[in-house]
This record gives sequence, structure tokens and C-alpha cells, in this order.
Amino acid sequence: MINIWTEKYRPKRLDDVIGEDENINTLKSFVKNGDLPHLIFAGPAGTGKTSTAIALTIELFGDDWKENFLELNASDERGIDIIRNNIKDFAKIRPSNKLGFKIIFLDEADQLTNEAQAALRRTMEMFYSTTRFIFSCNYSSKIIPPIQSRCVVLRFRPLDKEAMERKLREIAKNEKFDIDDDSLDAIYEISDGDMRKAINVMQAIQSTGEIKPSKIYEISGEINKNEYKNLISLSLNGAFSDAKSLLDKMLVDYGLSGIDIIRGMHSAIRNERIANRQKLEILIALAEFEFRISQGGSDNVQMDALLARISYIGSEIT
Ligand SMILES: Nc1ncnc2c1ncn2[C@@H]1O[C@H](COP(=O)(O)OP(=O)(O)OP(=O)(O)O)[C@@H](O)[C@H]1O
Repeated sequence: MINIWTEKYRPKRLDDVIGEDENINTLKSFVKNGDLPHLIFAGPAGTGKTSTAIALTIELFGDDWKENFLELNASDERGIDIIRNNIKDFAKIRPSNKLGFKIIFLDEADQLTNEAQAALRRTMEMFYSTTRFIFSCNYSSKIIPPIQSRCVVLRFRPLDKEAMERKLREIAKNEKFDIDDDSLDAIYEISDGDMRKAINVMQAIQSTGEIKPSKIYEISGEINKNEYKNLISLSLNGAFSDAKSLLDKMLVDYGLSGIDIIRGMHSAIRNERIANRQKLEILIALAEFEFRISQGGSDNVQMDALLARISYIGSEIT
């Protein structure tokens, strides 16, 4: 079995959820009272919404939690009727626990149309005696007011540096490898407070055996191709000085080499929607400049010239 750290280190108790103290205290008070309102968990990806819902269910129901928890994804392409049928099938069976209700966790609830949400609201009412809903979404404003007004809204925020780095250190200790502060800072910087992304990057970097900031930026570049795409499109559109600032950031702050950047641009451009002839010319330019650097050309001079060449390609074709 593949050992995926985000699953291995997924919080099992509410106290394991980091950086969300206020929310956790609110949820603990519900656990203490043995009842729950419907809830909305709103916030960016990888901040612990699903994990908190599972930890909450474990605290409420103990070992039998799985029988009392249904996770559904609102972006299920088979539609709202399938989602409602799943809810009905689950809600029809009486809860096996003492508290008298079960939990339905609906991920990406803000992807549902207003009509689908209205249908869901009727389902919520129908089964209130035996179910509580937790809606997970990026933006609570995309949930229709009649559902919002029936829920307590808890907001999840990107993790702060200290909390994230503490958790990463703990994982590193448990996995028995060393990671220095600069590398942790680099992971935090590229994660945007997304703990899933941070853990995935750390796992990827650990498997390379080269735990250092430049490698982290390089690996995360493979995970997030946006920076490379930006570099190409800024150059193509003639925004040379913006492209140059981004290039400097990659060379200096991220510690990437010219060859790393050229390879990143190469894999990013494959899926880019740009005119075919431009794409061909850029691919030829990437090969040429990779060769020049490999023959001893300096990163700075060659990379500036590469951006200039791409700008030129962009201006050639109308
Ligand atoms: N606040 C947190 N405390 C501890 N671990 C966390 C936290 N947030 C995320 N993680 C880690 O990241 C993984 C993904 O988190 P989770 O699935 O809970 O995020 P999410 O907010 O539901 O994201 P999405 O909106 O993308 O579904 C977890 O398995 C866990 O390892």
C-alpha cells in the first residue's frame, strides 16, 4: 500500500486539528452537549474542513463513527437527484447510536446550483430528526440564504506559519529525517497556508533525499505549473519587465537554475492553449537555450535572452 502522509497524519481527534482553536472550541461544546446544529465549514482547500468533520464524528460516536457518517461530493456529475437518493437511503436507517442522529458531510456544497440547493433544503427538513448536515465550501456566500440561516457557519483560515511548521517538524521526526528551518520556510511559502499541499511537498522532497529550498521550489513547480505558464505568457504578451521580475524571483528567491526553469517551462507549455506556430517556435527556443546553458552560458544572460526571444515570437505573429 502506498503510504500517503496526508492520510497517515490526518487528525483523528478535534485536538489534533491545528490552527483552528476557536472553531474547535465551538465544536467541543457541541460534543459536550451531545447535539449538533447543521454546520457550514467555509474556507480554502487543505485547511482541515473534512478532517474536522471526521474528528467531530469520532468524538461524538467513537468506534462506530463510520456507520454514522456519510461523505458525499456535491460536484457528483450524476446530479442532485442521486445525491438526494443517497441521503434518503442513509437517513432512512435509524441511527445506531445513543445520540439519535447521523452526520452527512457534503463536500463542495457551493458547486450546487441554487435550484439544487433548494431541493436539498427540503431534504434537510424532511430528515432533521435523524440527520445533521455539514456543508463544506470555499465561500459561504455561495450557499443560498435559507440554508445559511439554518446553519452555524465556521470559517477555516489558511494555516499560519508557526502552526504549519510545528506540524511539519512533528511529521519529519516521526518519519525519522532532518529538515532545516530554511526548507520549512520554503514549504510554508509555496503552500499558501494549504496543509495538504505542504505535507505533499514535504513527502515528495523527502523521497528525493535532497531536502533543501531550491529542490522544494523545483518540486513544487512540478506540482504548480502556474508560475511557468505566467513566465511564458508575460513574455509572449510583451510584458517583458514583469516576466523578468518573475524570472529573478525564480532564480534568486527559489534558487532554481536556468535549466530547471527551462524544463519547467517545457512541461508547462505542452498543455497551453497558444497558437500552434508560436508553440513550435517556443519549443525550439527552449531547446536552444537549454543547450547554450549546458555549454557554459550563464543562467542570467541566457535566461534574459530566452524571455526576449519569446517576446519576439509573440510580436511576430498577429
Ligand atoms: N488544520 C489542520 N490540522 C492538521 N492537519 C491538517 C489541517 N488541515 C489540513 N490538514 C492535513 O491536510 C489533509 C487535507 O485536509 P482536509 O481534507 O481536512 O482539507 P479540506 O479543508 O477539507 O480541503 P478541501 O476543501 O480541499 O476538501 C489532512 O489529511 C491533514 O493531513
